[in-house]
Amino acid sequence: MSGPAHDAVTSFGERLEHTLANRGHLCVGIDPHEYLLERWGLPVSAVGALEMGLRVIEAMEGRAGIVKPQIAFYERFGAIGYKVLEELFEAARAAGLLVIADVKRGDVGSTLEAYSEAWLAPGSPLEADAMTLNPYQGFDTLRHPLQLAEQHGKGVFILAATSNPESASIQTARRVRGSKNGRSVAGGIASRAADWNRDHFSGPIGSVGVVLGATVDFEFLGIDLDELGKEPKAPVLAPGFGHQGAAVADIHKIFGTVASTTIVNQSRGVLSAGQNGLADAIEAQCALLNEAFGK
Ligand SMILES: O=c1ccn([C@@H]2O[C@H](COP(=O)(O)O)[C@@H](O)[C@H]2O)c(=O)[nH]1
Repeated sequence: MSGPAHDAVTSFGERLEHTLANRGHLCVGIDPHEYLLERWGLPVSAVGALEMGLRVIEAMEGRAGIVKPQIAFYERFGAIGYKVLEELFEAARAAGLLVIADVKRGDVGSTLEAYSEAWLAPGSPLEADAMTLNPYQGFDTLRHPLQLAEQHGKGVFILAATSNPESASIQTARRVRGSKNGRSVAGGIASRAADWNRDHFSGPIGSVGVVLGATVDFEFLGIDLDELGKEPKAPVLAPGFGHQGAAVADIHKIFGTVASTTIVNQSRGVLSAGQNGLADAIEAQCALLNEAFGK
């Protein structure tokens, strides 16, 4: 037997590198909260949530290249919610956007396998470019989605130090066993992601990312940004800007060595501008980021 196990694919890290360089660091979150649908004059229904998503994709044209639909806001409408998500993903793909499905899935490995097939397998009705994963049943439960990502040029973002204030009670706990003994739970997870990138990817950016909230004190949470910043660098999905209080202009101060691979998420911060103000709100965030990166 000879030859590669699968055809060479462009990795998510490579695609992300291209997007960051050409379309910037902004990721627009599609979070159709009830009050936002009302403010936008849309029905509080799957149709309203679809309409908001399509308007966001339209407003991103020529401005931003990464979109993060928050699946919870579609799931609450049941089957029709999933149907409109499929439509939304198709529209995002047609617009050339990288789609991060914010699903935060985690389970025993054999079940997580099925979840990851739903969001990452080519040809799946809900195929995205990347998905968010919850590692709190053990990092090794993530093996299948990580392998799937590598095989099909997909990405994953693993919750490490999340933006919500309640996170510290669990994520600062110290590990007493294993190779990351003595590290915080959050730090151990981030470190495993860095190891995975080093062992499985080459080039400037890996395909295994971490979620690090922009509101977080990384030293307190035990996150070693320099470890994540070694090539192949870990992509960082960073919620916490805008509505949750962090300022986009502080990206370098907050993320240091990984600022260059940080995806800056803004959901309510831009959606609250309403349908008519959305494009300007996105533009304003892009301008702040361009200034921060000296572009
Ligand atoms: O640690 C985390 C992980 C994910 N999120 C998600 O990001 C957006 C943030 O929305 P804003 O309106 O910009 O606050 C939302 O979908 C969260 O579920 C997070 O906030 N923190």
